[in-house]
Amino acid sequence: MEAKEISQAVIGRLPRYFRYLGELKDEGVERISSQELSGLMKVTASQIRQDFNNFGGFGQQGYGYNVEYLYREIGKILGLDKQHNFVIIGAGNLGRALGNYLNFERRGFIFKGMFDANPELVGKDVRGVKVMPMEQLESFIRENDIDIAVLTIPKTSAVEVADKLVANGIRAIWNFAHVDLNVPEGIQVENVHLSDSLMKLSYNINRYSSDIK
Ligand SMILES: NC(=O)c1ccc[n+]([C@@H]2O[C@H](COP(=O)([O-])OP(=O)(O)OC[C@H]3O[C@@H](n4cnc5c(N)ncnc54)[C@H](O)[C@@H]3O)[C@@H](O)[C@H]2O)c1
Repeated sequence: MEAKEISQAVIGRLPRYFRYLGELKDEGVERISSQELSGLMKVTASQIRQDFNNFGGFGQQGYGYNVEYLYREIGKILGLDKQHNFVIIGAGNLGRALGNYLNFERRGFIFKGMFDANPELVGKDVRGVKVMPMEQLESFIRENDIDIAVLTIPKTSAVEVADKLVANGIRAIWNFAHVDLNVPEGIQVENVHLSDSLMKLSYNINRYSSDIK
């Protein structure tokens, strides 16, 4: 259902609902009320109902939501019912760690290729995928139905590489390089800065210590 524009704040909360519902489904829970979900997730029941109402409410009737149905529908909204092929550019520490993370496949994200500018890394194996030289990037993307590129290279080359990716049909970039990418409309960029999360933690440590003084 895509009739109206859904706020990014709501979209940002969907993966967490999806995760909790997946766990409930695996535990064999068939139905759950918004109050119970609220207790589990520490989100108010009204927030949950408001979020779900953006998508027509997911047919809550009688006692709560059907867990399996809700899990499947939220998965569809997140596009997880489709396969997304991705490549990783930059076979350093971070790129290899992401390539080695098996769970992405469970969600339909398929690790297809890895590229690096350092000739010494070419041919190295990361979970069955061989590192390829950058010269092969463009043809590989075009020939292997790649829609997501993961950028784990230094910021100095990220902009140039992103331009090349876009020119060859990449639809989305998961950007770990510490630089803002300027991409045409219609290309999705998700910036990830692990240190932002750590700084939030640091803020909260400070706030908590000043509260108990
Ligand atoms: N956003 C985050 O949360 C986060 C966290 C850690 C690291 N980083 C950033 O991600 C990048 C990778 O980190 P790392 O620890 O894996 O570094 P790393 O040095 O281990 O790996 C970087 C790799 O990129 C390759 N590379 C450099 N320029 C390239 C180019 N133009 N094309 C293709 N490959 C190229 C290098 O050969 C190297 O193998 C760094 O720039 C770092 O600042 C971001």
